[in-house]
Amino acid sequence: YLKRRTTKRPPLPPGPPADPFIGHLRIMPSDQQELVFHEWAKIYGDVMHLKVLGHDIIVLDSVQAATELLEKRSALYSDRPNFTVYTTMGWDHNVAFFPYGRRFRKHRKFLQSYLSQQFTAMFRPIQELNARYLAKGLVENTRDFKYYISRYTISVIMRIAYGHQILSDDDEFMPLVENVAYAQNNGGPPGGTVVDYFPIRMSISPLMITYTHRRILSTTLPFVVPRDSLHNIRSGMEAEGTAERSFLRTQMESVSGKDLTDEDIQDLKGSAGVLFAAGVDTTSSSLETFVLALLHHPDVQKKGQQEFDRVIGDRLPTFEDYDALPYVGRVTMEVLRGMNLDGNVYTKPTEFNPDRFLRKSEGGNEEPPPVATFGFGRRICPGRHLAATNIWIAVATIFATVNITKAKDKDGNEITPEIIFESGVTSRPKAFSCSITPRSEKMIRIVASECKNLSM
Ligand code: HEM
Repeated sequence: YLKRRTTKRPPLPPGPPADPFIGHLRIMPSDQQELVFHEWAKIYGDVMHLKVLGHDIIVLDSVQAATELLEKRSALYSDRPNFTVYTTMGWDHNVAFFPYGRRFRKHRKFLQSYLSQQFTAMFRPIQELNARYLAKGLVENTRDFKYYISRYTISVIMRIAYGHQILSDDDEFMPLVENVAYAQNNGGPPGGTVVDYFPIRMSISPLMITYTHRRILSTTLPFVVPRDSLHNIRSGMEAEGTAERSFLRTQMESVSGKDLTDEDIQDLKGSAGVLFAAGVDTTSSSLETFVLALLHHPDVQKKGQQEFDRVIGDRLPTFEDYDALPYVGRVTMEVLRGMNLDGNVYTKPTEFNPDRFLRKSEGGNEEPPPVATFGFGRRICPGRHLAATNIWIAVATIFATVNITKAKDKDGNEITPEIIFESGVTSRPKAFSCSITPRSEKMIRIVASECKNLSM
């Protein structure tokens, strides 16, 4: 007891000056949080301490610091804080928001086995099919490009998670994307919403959420297993093998014949729902970032197109072309840099330069592939293999099929979009416009012939 009394708590890391009692509440950024933290880190170091209403917050601003704590000491640092806004919306029965513990480990196990690198390779035909829908949509170009990107990412996830292929623009699940994306982009970054610092049961929290996030509360939640996929799966399970294998089907088979407890039902819904919530918006915002980067770096588009013309030319790309399209691989890596803006690791870190990863003998900087994009340690993104290949086939398809250029205003002047990102659990570029045209008559014919049996 005496020893404990006399042992001093080690000092907390430095941080900006705080107010009495409320700490850093007044200066806690709710917008562009990562940029503000990055500026503060230049003064206080890459491990910073903030305090808000009695809650200690440690901000890590370098891959090195994150690896030390979240990777090497992951047994200590794999918990989650309160996500009051998301809990109030009913999003809490899923692995992404579970505190570190029994249910977290249970859900991780389901997801890791289904989304392992080896298992993910089986989804390639689904990704290629939906990349063709993407090509067809972009070449026909009757809607905003963001619609086709969303349709692509939602279609891949709906099929892999629930065995449901989107075959029509009127598919009833399409509007879910907009709602989920709205909640994710506007629910505030973790710890950036004042209600995160109040206990969830305090009546003040829901009241404050209603005040600040009125529209979010009215969105439809994704944690409802799609009705027709449940029907398909059930009838498929009865008629042995007629329904396609999906994550949901695998989960349902694992509990078949058992009396389902409330926890079993929450597990089924939460683990299936998280694939949608974590897999759709992250991937489509990465692809929007890719389009934004092309508008600022037309040379990248030119190199990607030249590689396609040289290596393939007269058909659409597939995963068989993976090794033959190394530039597409480098562009995918560059799209996925994030915390990876560390100037000690990457030269000119805010520049979009896919050749930074090349060997010095090939004209590059030999910089390492991004490691922070998908998180660290026991919380590392279980969907990372699927995500990277989803982006790869979409990037290869876009290089092959269309030219992306700046949109023009009514006077014919080019509009250069600003590089600004929204703040939320996921972060997508602020809305921007661009012009998309087929690369050539020949490409229109290729897309028409390869996509002639597609329904949309
Ligand atoms: C470009 C696309 C993606 C990016 C950048 C991304 C990034 C991340 C990051 C940074 C985390 C948090 C890791 C941490 O807390 O340390 C995460 C968690 C997660 N991601 Fe992804 N992700 C992407 C796509 C996907 C896909 C396609 C899926 C599944 C279909 C997925 C499923 C999940 C899940 C379930 C979690 C929660 C893991 C946990 O808390 O233990 N993600 N992701």
